[in-house]
Amino acid sequence: MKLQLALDEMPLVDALRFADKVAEHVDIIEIGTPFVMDEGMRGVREFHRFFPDKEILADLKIMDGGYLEASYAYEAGAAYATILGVSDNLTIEGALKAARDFERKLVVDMICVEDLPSRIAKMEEIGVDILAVHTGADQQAAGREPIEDLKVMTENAKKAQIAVAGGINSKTIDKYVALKPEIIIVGSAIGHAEDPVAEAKAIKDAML
Ligand SMILES: O=C([C@H](O)CO)[C@H](O)[C@H](O)COP(=O)(O)O
Repeated sequence: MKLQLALDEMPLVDALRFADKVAEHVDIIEIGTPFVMDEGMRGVREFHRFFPDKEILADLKIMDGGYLEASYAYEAGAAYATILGVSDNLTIEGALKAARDFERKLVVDMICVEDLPSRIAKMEEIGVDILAVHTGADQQAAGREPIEDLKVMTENAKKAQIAVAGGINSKTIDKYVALKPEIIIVGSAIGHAEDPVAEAKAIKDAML
């Protein structure tokens, strides 16, 4: 089980310093969507350069132009790029072709997918690598969490690896670990913690 640290809100230099502090507890470093919007692929390139031993994920949340946009992430050194599960199947197939051409992985973010079981089946038919259950920041603010969607995902996914994100922290980690996803994604709980190293360690320890 891998811990993915989502870096969403910091400027590049602060993010590099922050990641350096918590890196020993983290397996995948995510260049989050707001970060990508702010810095573009420079964020991906710099993290790949400074953390050659970590896998980098570019959270592009692609919605169109699947091959071209996923290629940007892989060319910059990302091991993973994300695409939205609500995208057209042609867009997903294009991004997956880029993943195959670069020998990297594609993560489908299932945020706002209404019929999870049927979309999971379609994504697996297309052959995507990883399916991510995700309760977004705006949904979290309305009191939602991803645990029920994760149960649906674990009951329906047959081949794809499973990731989960959405406000997970050291107090809630155990119920997610119990469902055995391959990747647990944590952003604000570590990024906003008084002691980020202790929070990252507590979360990673719960996964061991
Ligand atoms: O993907 C994310 C969100 O949409 C902002 O871009 C976050 O990186 C992801 O949800 C993890 O962050 P937390 O929910 O704060 O743990």
